[in-house]
Amino acid sequence: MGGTSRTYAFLGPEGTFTEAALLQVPDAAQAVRVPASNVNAGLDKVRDGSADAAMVPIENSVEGGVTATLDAIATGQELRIIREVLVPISFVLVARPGVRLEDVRRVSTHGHAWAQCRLWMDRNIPDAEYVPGSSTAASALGLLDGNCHYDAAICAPLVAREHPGLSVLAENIGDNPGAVTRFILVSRPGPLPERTGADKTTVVVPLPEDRPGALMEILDQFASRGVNLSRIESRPTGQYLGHYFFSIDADGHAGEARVADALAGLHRISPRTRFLGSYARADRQATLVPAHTSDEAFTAARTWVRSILAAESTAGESGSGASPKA
Ligand SMILES: O=C(O)C(=O)C[C@]1(C(=O)O)C=C[C@@H](O)C=C1
Repeated sequence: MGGTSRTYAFLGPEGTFTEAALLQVPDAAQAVRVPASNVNAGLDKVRDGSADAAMVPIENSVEGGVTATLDAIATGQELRIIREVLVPISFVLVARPGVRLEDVRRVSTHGHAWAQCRLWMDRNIPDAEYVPGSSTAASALGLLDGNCHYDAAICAPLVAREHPGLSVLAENIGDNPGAVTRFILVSRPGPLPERTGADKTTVVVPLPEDRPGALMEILDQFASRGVNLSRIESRPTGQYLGHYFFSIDADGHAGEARVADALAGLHRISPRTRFLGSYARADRQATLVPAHTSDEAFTAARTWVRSILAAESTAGESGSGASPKA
């Protein structure tokens, strides 16, 4: 972490959608940017202090959660999400110059990219075999290396533009033209980003197994305090079959009384609940707060309870307010 400039790790190499997400962070263009070959490696650079923060994908509007990220932040040394970034996704199919679409037998890309181009592949090169890649850019750049074992790659249009050794066989091959991927910037625990009125809070809640209805109890911590959820996913803990945790995004910031109260409730139900951060929403959509769950309503309610207890203790001291006999 040399000098004053920050060091950011990202799922690399250069040209990934993750790098495009990182470049949306205000100081990232001037910062040291370190590509990592997978999500875990990027997060490990933050954990061991060789990077200040890492940008990783968490969710795609077509393919859903990025399980490598959901699992990696749920376990190990604690990390915090400090920002989210949305990137519109469009794909091109690239090959070495001279290769035609009808020559393509094997196609490499990231698993999430392949899933988003499935229909196009079925319609245009139905017999093409999928070769998994660590990222879209890694697959595309692999074509420039003579030893690669595939004929084409699916990547971002920018990679094709920046490498004359790649020619575009087809553009806009994503099955869903409005596809968006959500990325998170993750750092070591520190002061929470400030409240903006349009925030999200992410938690990981292991499902207690000692009683029925535990999921209902978890959801009720949010519902009864007027806290809306924008994502909930179950993931196996990997310990044994049927053992799950829930990865949850809720509207609001831990600095808001109703969110703090919901977190306290989660901790009572599932003491190993992990707080992953409160941060500004990328879409800046303000959180709707029902009046009875506003900070003012919580303060008024607490003041009321305190006044009851204070009156009880004063009465007890003066001996005039003894409790009724059992
Ligand atoms: O391979 C990349 O370029 C990435 O940044 C990863 C990733 C993902 O994990 O979803 C990001 C955006 C696209 O949805 C496809 C792949």
